[in-house]
Amino acid sequence: MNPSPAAREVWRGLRCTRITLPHGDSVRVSDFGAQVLSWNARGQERMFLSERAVLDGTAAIRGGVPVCFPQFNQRGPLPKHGLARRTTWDWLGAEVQGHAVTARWQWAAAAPLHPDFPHALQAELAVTLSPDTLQITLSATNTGSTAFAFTGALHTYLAVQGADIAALHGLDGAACWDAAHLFAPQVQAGAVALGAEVDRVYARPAQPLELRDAAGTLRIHQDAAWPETVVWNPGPALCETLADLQGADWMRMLCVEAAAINQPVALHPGQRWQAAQTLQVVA
Ligand SMILES: O=P(O)(O)OC[C@H]1O[C@@H](O)[C@H](O)[C@@H](O)[C@@H]1O
Repeated sequence: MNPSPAAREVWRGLRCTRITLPHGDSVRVSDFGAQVLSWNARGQERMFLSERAVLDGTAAIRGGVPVCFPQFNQRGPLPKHGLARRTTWDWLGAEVQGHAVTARWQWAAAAPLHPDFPHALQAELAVTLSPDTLQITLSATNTGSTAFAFTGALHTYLAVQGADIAALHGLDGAACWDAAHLFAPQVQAGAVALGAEVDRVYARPAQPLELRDAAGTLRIHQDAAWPETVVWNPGPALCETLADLQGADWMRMLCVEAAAINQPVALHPGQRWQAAQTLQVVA
């Protein structure tokens, strides 16, 4: 019998699952937030996780892939970025399919989930690791008796090496809203580089994006059911003010988020929604 590809572990006080593939790629996911904390591919860490991240369950974890759900940012009455990233999810187990291993988490919330969100839902996060590739799939089912709408995002903190040469390619000419500039409508000119604060919401691009930096090239794809892409980097000034980041961390990260924001996703009782973000090391 093969040993299980997914090991349960306690990492820095957090209950986690670690998947390691035979050739060495690995991923670590915390039950708290169902949050990917580490993805190692081709011998390199691909996720940024702040050394100052709060890991005791009293705050969202700064780094990896926070699940923002059922509200994106402050666009609604719930706490910023919703409740999922501060909830401990149930680990359901892991399965092997060919070269891929998938681990799953579930969050079953009875009504009322929150005074401002008096509904019941069941969310599932599936994390699939295969050579060079990490796929993260969020699904949500309305398990209550009233319809609701949600927004959300997979708030992926990609590790950046070589901030001076790093850039996100594939958005040139795309319209966006820039939250760092009073939500002014803008058109992206060229690649997104690191420097000043960036907090932009774009329509999902038809082609995958590419983060090119000193580590190589990472391809970023999102399903159409995530209709927007958010690109966030705090830049040096905002970074200085965030207690769970070090001053130079803005040079070590770029958030490329698969999101549903502008048109909240409506779910009638019994309805289910699902969407993935896929990251692939290509060079
Ligand atoms: O500090 P938080 O709550 O994790 O949010 C980080 C950032 O998340 C991004 O998704 C938002 O677009 C930014 O506006 C926000 O600042």
